Amino acid sequence: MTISQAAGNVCTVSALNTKKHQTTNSVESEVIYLPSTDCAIKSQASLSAFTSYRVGGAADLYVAPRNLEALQASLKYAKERDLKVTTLGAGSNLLVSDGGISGLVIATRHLRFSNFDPNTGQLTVAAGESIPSLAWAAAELGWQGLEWAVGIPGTAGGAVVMNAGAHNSCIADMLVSAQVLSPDGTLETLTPEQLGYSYRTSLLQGGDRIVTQATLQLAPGADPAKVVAITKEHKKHRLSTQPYNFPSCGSVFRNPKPYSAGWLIEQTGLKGYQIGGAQVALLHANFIVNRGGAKASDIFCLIRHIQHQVQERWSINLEPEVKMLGEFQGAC
Ligand SMILES: Cc1cc2nc3c(=O)[nH]c(=O)nc-3n(C[C@H](O)[C@H](O)[C@H](O)COP(=O)(O)OP(=O)(O)OC[C@H]3O[C@@H](n4cnc5c(N)ncnc54)[C@H](O)[C@@H]3O)c2cc1C
Ligand SMILES: NC(=O)C1=CN([C@@H]2O[C@H](COP(=O)(O)OP(=O)(O)OC[C@H]3O[C@@H](n4cnc5c(N)ncnc54)[C@H](OP(=O)(O)O)[C@@H]3O)[C@@H](O)[C@H]2O)C=CC1
Ligand SMILES: C=C(O[C@H]1[C@H](O)[C@@H](CO)O[C@H](OP(=O)(O)OP(=O)(O)OC[C@H]2O[C@@H](n3ccc(=O)[nH]c3=O)[C@H](O)[C@@H]2O)[C@@H]1NC(C)=O)C(=O)O
Repeated sequence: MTISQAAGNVCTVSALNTKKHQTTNSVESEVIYLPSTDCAIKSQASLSAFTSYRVGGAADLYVAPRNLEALQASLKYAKERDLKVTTLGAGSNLLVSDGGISGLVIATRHLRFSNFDPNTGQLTVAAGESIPSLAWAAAELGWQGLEWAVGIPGTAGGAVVMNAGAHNSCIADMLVSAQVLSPDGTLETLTPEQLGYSYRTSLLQGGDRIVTQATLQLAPGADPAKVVAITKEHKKHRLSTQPYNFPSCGSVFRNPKPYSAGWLIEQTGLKGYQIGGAQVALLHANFIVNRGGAKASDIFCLIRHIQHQVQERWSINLEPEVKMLGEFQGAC
């Protein structure tokens, strides 16, 4: 079964359709439907609710397709209107500017489907499935391999693009293949070699292909209690070393090996340093947390301040892991 066959909400509306919606401030906004589907294209859709930082402006246009056909229709809609497309997973590694994003934002989190195949030990998932939920589900089945992924609040698609990892494991280690959709509507199945993986990097980053599905090789047959216990240990370790009590994007910078960014930032004396509502976390200096009311520009300026200070002190350039979307020029 594929995501197309698995989608419960099959899009059925056959013609371009518009409806008037009353918004809370009594301004009428128009909802357009993606042609041949029942997927609403929202205009000026606030993205702060869709990013873990809880900051950022609106998408000019936003759509969240529930199946492959609707995703393909979204791309076609953008192509016909020459709109820039931005793909959004769970938004857990994103900093969206206060001015928002132009063009069409396509959210993949409603692409849902998962299949644990006991014959092969392979887990095939649609791009929108939650990585931590899969980690817990695999553990409860006694399937080893995803214990490390607990606590990473992203989607499968985002994990494939970012090469998400922790505890010396990462997606690239277990990826069998990823299905990707190109702007012209072509679907391809790619191997990890074709995706050019390295630490927190893949060839999909910064590109225009959308991950629709991934297959991971896991190892079934272990004692579920043991796999759950290891998964719980990883979660416990995270909660004691990383700040989960405030919105963040996880690690802001890649580790400039052999150093760790957190150590460098702490040694530069920046723990607790704050710009507006954005603060270098007290528990882990490679996390910037939104202490409440932060603007995207606060976070952006804090990122630039950290880079500048670490460069001055250590002559090391910290590369952001977080993806910045929208316009930040003149923010600081
Ligand atoms: C508390 C916390 C802890 C974290 N811990 C870790 C950790 O231990 N290890 C780790 O690696 N990361 C960690 N992260 C970062 C983040 O969760 C991962 O990078 C995650 O893989 C991002 O997935 P996402 O679905 O949220 O992607 P998003 O943040 O939505 O997007 C990330 C990038 O991928 C692109 N993208 C997303 N989905 C698709 C798709 N289907 N097709 C094409 N492009 C797509 C986006 O355009 C963007 O460029 C943490 C984040 C938080 C908030
Ligand atoms: N700081 C930030 O910016 C952000 C932090 N987060 C945090 O990230 C964390 C991710 O945690 P994580 O545990 O990986 O995933 P979640 O807590 O998100 O849980 C994911 C799924 O796994 C299930 N689950 C959770 N714990 C267990 C368990 N002990 N046994 C079996 N199933 C379980 C949940 O079931 P059920 O629903 O039944 O509990 C849920 O379906 C959460 O604490 C979340 O609050 C998330 C986004 C942003
Ligand atoms: C959270 C992320 O991934 C995390 C992942 O969860 C953890 C666990 O495996 O390992 C990496 O963190 P990390 O390298 O900071 O791991 P930690 O073990 O917390 O710290 C490394 C070293 O830095 C030191 N450290 C860390 C934070 C700090 O404020 N001060 C400090 O001195 C620690 O004492 C340790 O000696 C990933 N980060 C990167 C950039 O690779 C993410 O990518 O978003």
